[in-house]
Amino acid sequence: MTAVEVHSGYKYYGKENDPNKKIVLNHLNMSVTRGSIYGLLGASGCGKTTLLSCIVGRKFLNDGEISVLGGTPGTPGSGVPGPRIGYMPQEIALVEEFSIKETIYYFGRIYGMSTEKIRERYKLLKELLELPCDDRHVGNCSGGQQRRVSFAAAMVHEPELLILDEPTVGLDPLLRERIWQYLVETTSSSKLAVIITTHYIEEARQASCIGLMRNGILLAEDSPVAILERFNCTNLEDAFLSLCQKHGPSEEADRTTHQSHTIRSIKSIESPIEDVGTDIKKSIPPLTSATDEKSKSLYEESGKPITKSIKELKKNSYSSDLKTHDIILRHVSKRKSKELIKPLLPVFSIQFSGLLRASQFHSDTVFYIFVTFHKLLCFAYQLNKIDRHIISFFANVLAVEWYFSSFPLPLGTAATQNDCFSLQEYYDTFDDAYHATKKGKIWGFIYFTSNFTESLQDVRDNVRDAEPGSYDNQEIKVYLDKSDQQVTFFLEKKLLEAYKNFAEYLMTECQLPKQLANAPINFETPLYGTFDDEFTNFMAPGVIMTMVFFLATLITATIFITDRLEGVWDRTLVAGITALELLLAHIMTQTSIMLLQCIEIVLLATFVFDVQNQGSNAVVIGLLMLLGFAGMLFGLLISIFCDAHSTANFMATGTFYPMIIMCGIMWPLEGMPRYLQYIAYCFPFTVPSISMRNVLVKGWSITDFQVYMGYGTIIIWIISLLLLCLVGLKMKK
Ligand SMILES: Nc1ncnc2c1ncn2[C@@H]1O[C@H](COP(=O)(O)OP(=O)(O)OP(=O)(O)O)[C@@H](O)[C@H]1O
Repeated sequence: MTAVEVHSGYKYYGKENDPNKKIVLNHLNMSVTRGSIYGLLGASGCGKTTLLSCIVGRKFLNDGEISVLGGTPGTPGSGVPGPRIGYMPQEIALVEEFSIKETIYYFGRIYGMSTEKIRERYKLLKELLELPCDDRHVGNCSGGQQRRVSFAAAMVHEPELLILDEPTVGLDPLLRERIWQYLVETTSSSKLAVIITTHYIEEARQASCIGLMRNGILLAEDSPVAILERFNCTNLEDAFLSLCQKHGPSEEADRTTHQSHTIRSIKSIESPIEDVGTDIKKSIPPLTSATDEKSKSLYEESGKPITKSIKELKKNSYSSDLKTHDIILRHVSKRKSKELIKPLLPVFSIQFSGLLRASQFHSDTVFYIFVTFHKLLCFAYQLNKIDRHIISFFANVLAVEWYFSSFPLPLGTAATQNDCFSLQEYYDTFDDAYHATKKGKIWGFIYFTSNFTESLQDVRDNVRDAEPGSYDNQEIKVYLDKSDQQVTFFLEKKLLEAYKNFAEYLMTECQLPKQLANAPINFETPLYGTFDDEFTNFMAPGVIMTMVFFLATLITATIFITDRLEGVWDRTLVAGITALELLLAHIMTQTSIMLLQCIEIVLLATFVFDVQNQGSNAVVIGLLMLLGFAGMLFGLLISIFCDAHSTANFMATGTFYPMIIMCGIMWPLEGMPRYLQYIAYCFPFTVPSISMRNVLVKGWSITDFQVYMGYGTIIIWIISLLLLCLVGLKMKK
């Protein structure tokens, strides 16, 4: 009974009409019977993995037919992909963050096994494959150990067809032998069919049938004994070598001749020697692409095939393959942990800033928003460099705050500890203070001339008859480093307020109307907001929305790209989970995380950053959740079009900056040229930020136009992103 039957399988990569398209399966025929092991041998790049992908239903033939366990893979009711097959791909394709036990249980559950059955199988496989301890994370296992876990995951459910793509790479010979022994015993006592590819040609001697593959065709398909007899060889490597020599030297030969004499099993090649010309007989067979050039030059030197040397070259090539493989594994796992940490940085930073505020500092909240924002920028790149700036920024700001806290005006009763907004530092001379500002140690200084008080008194008492120079000397001179607009704006405001308090106090003491001290402009009670409104309240909606959107984007893009690159996505699909189920699982997990994040952000903003919400928390959380969902879809879109993390990062960062700069929190929309305003309004969090500000500051409800417009904008974005994802998925299919 046949388990797998391939009839005239034809598959290429590239466009149909492209003359340079890569033909990988070239009208290949193959037959695997139940209760047997089929060893698929061939040089690197000959099409083995592609053939296996077609068998498990992850890729489709362009022409020809495949039947697996009585059905066509990928068709409804065939059970393939699904639990009827066990698939161990060439790459490890396991979630590195899972422990070994979790990995086996994960696959067991996907295959619908009971916990008891999984436990039983896990025990058996653990002994057979000498797996490390249960709770060791896959990412912390060596390359060989990871392969064994991968092998166990493919066999846990006792499938009808087991497909193993190079399962024995990196394993010690004793363990390899045990695995083969297990496969031989299991296949002889059950209907299990095994297709196994290997670079160790000799180990395939234990297979029931061997298929020798080259350039997309099967040169031979028979039992190992029959192959050895036919070629009069003592080992399979020599048999393969002879067969390749007979078949031809290059891919081109295969391409041009396949219609006439390929796709036949060795049984149908009556006289293989006669089939090929003399010049082809002389030529050197490409065993692996890595050894090809070396083999050829060896041949050219001596004028005859040098089997022994080729074997040595092959050996070297395998060991270098292994090293490269291990390096790639290490690199991937190292990179992954970094990638996963990155999206969490803004959350850490916001919490860290909050903790600082709660524990040590009493500075104005605006500084913490700056710090968080700076850290958000760090997240994009160059963490260390910007961090240094933040530290110096902090030191300087606090220095100024201290200074102003003891600002030597008779603030009297108006001065309380809460009015402190600077660090105090005295300088003996004007030059010292000037240089400290020049060097960036302080944000500015206040200079009082030596006869300040006398001059002030002189001006007030004598008015027109005051001494020359008194008017100049009675001024409080402020020298500021205005390179940071926000800091100096804040300092100027506080300084003027301090003077106003002083002047009003003076007028009151002199029993004069307070108004005399003020400029004849009076700002009445604001309709919304307060006089003391901090920059935080303005920035908060935009900053929070940016974070929610891009956290969701980065997490989604990272997870999907990592899963795809590491083969976890493909492997899970082969196990019978559909792409839609995988997407839904991600959406459900991510939505729960987002809900927690949104609640955390609202709590932090309220209790740590003192952001007052005059409206409904539910409306705010609703807006944030929808925005997070849009971010998630944007991440999905990025992962569809980007094959690597680096390109995904470029794409995310490239979109992040225009959006954040133009959403109105840094550059007021009213200050933009008209055409830029229109563009800015189209961005996903410009209108929603305005909506959220209206809820927070004005207490407007969802029925207000300027609130539900925020919802409307996000919903339009969600629909558009969803459509783009569907189009992208269709294009990539
Ligand atoms: N998605 C793809 N697009 C274009 N070419 C591809 C793609 N996948 C594989 N190929 C090419 O098809 C050929 C066969 O690849 P395949 O992975 O099937 O070989 P293989 O025999 O499994 O090699 P190895 O033993 O090294 O894994 C190779 O030349 C490869 O470069």
